[in-house]
Amino acid sequence: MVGLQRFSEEKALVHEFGKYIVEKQDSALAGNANAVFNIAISGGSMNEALYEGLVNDKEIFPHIKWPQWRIFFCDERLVPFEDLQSNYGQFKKAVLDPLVHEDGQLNLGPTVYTINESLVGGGEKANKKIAEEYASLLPAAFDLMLLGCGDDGHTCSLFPGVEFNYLVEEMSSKVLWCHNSPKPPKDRITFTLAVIAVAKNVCFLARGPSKKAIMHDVLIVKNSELPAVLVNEMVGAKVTWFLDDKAGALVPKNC
Ligand SMILES: O=C1O[C@H](COP(=O)(O)O)[C@@H](O)[C@H](O)[C@H]1O
Repeated sequence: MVGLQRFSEEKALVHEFGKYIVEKQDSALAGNANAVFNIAISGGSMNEALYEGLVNDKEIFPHIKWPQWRIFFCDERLVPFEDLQSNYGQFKKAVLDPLVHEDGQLNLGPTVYTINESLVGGGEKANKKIAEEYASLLPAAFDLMLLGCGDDGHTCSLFPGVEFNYLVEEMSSKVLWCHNSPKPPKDRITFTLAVIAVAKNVCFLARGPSKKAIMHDVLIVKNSELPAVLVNEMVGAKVTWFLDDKAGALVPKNC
């Protein structure tokens, strides 16, 4: 049974989201200055929530032990980092750049693992190499994975539909090249369900009215053709959903 946290106020949602992340950080680090917090983040709407919940929240910010964070991307678009479609580029702009001089002091930031940008645009062989190289960087299991859910039920770059079974059904490789994303750009890399299945904690974030219908399909209908539902089924009690009331309008509050 997945966990569900619903909020009518956006500020409350991002604050509790930040508290949840600090809790998972603290249990991973357990007060050990030499421990690391392996976290995988998604792109899109996640970036604003990370900025609001971690960097801009003055109650949460002091508790983040950034130098012990090891940040990876659950999926990445195969574009240069300067491209507005780059998940790393969006994260750098939304979180890393504001973090560096937060509170008027230089902050030692997290270690961020990106794809090998020099291979971008190199064609099929290069795209497969990007996926293989990224897979070789991953920890055995993430302490926390922060996932989004598209309005089609995709998560990471795992999309619904038989044409994406080569991604969704993969359970041996950790990272694959997605060559036919229905959401541009078409070329991406994505974690597979094999990585999500062994994560210690998984957290979905879905906000706004555009997610109303898909949240009903995922949390009420539980349509197993949707990758987000497969994550719920695979990871179960280790999954927590953060929803605002707009996204959860068709999901009973006591669900
Ligand atoms: O294309 C992508 O979409 C999903 C969902 O994004 P959202 O803005 O609807 O939350 C995102 O999680 C993924 O990282 C991204 O590549």
